[in-house]
Amino acid sequence: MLELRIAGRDFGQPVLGEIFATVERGDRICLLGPSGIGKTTLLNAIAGLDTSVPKDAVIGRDSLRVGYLFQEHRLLPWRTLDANLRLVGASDHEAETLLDQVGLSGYGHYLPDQLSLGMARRAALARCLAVKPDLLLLDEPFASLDPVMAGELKALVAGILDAHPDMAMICVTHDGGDAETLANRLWYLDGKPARLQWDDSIVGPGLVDGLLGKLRSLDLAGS
Ligand SMILES: Nc1ncnc2c1ncn2[C@@H]1O[C@H](COP(=O)(O)OP(=O)(O)OP(=O)(O)O)[C@@H](O)[C@H]1O
Repeated sequence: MLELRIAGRDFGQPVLGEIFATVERGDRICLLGPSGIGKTTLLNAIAGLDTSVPKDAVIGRDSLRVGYLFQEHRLLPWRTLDANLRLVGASDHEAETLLDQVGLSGYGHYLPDQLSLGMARRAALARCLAVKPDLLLLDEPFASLDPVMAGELKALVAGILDAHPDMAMICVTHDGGDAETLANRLWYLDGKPARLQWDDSIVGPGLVDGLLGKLRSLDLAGS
């Protein structure tokens, strides 16, 4: 579905080294790595937002619909949630259904700044879903939320993935627990410049043990 042949990316100094990987339909990848190593840079390159990365470095993206949940909601603050969703092609009915799906039924007439952080992130997730994505990119979707809200959002994302088995996901996280809940594949980015140190598909009964064992060895397993 997607093939990465990224030669590198630097911002005055090298950040990403060569990144070679493929992403298949149904892949649920958690992308882990130390703070500041280049995870968001990699996600931006995959999404095609980084114009310094040549288009042919990400083969297949042009034929995919990509939903990107940024760290900030990036909804248009002067438009209601309904209008934000309509802007990316949702009909009135679809906007209502999407808001319902993310637990924001009845909030369509709200402006983004009238929402809590967790609600705004749900609204941004609804916007991602409005494009009917083949590939969902999530950049630390549960960061800065209280544990209850983070848990609810994680369950919501897990439910969305269950309902769309062909959708692929790449989720940046610092928490091995997210990988345990959401991932069937793990990318670990590290080094200077950063490369994928692991690209492991862990399926079947070994999933949790294999994944968490590796994460524990890096002290990333979360609580
Ligand atoms: N637009 C930019 N201009 C200059 N430097 C940048 C830019 N974007 C990212 N960087 C640098 O690239 C490096 C990687 O940043 P990036 O945000 O990708 O890391 P990250 O792994 O996502 O970090 P975190 O886990 O803290 O969110 C950092 O040193 C950052 O300062």
